[in-house]
Amino acid sequence: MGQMTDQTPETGLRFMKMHGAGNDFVVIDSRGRGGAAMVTPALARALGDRNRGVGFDQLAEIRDSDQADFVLDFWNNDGSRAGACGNATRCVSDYVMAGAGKKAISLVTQRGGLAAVRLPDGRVSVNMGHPQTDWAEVPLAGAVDTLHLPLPGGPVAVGMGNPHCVFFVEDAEDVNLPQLGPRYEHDPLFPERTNVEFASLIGPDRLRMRVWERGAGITLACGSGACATAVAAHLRGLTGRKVALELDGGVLEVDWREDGVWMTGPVAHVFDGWLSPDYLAQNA
Ligand SMILES: N[C@H](CCC[C@H](N)C(=O)O)C(=O)O
Repeated sequence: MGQMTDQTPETGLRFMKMHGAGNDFVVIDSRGRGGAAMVTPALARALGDRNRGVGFDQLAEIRDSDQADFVLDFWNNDGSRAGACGNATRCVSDYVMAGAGKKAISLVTQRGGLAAVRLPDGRVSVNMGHPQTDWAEVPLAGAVDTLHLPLPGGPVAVGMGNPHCVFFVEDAEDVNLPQLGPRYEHDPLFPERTNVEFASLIGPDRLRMRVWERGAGITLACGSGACATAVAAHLRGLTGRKVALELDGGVLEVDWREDGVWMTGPVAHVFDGWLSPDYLAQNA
């Protein structure tokens, strides 16, 4: 399907529902408006409500770019902005590539320029850029060793354009995620809050990972979290640079190459819908 045209709050907005390994998104295509955005924090919060809105883990808005094929912005379902979202990047790249008849594409996020490619098997890979391992970049509240944070269990802090706190545990299935996730999301060590991952080694270069996302809670998969966990596992000497991660919603593959951290997985475009002018006016 091509680009969505005539998108205005006055005439109503078309949206797409997509998911990558069960990490689900509402996507609004705002191209053709000279780079102007239409999503507001109030609209993101309203749409993110699974009872009164559409429901999603993240909302992604596509905008025009003069440096790349498109700009992509991310919102969590609590209305906060996310600097990175690997799975939405893969899903949206697939849609833009299909519309443009391309197999490779460039985009700009808050993090900077990224690249994505479609593989012959239909999966999409994105280069999420270089990991951030300096405390100030993650960011953390002070100068601590990011490989062994001063928290119970000594987790690893890694930035992928958004903050991650990765715990290596004996068995990720045993972790009380609803309790520990919010506890570390709001730990004062992370001034911008953090995404929280629990991972265990289940085979050579194979990890089981469960995630609590900043601003979204438990999700079935988190692409940037898979990247951060693979980087942390390699830095801790647990794995090589190429790792498969089993998440609740499927398997993501991460390859930490010279040019950045590549993340590969499935994409799905489920349905399209339309937001009425009345709904948009009520939630502007
Ligand atoms: N699900 C996303 C990550 C969202 C991150 C967001 N929860 C935040 O950083 O606030 C992914 O595939 O990378």
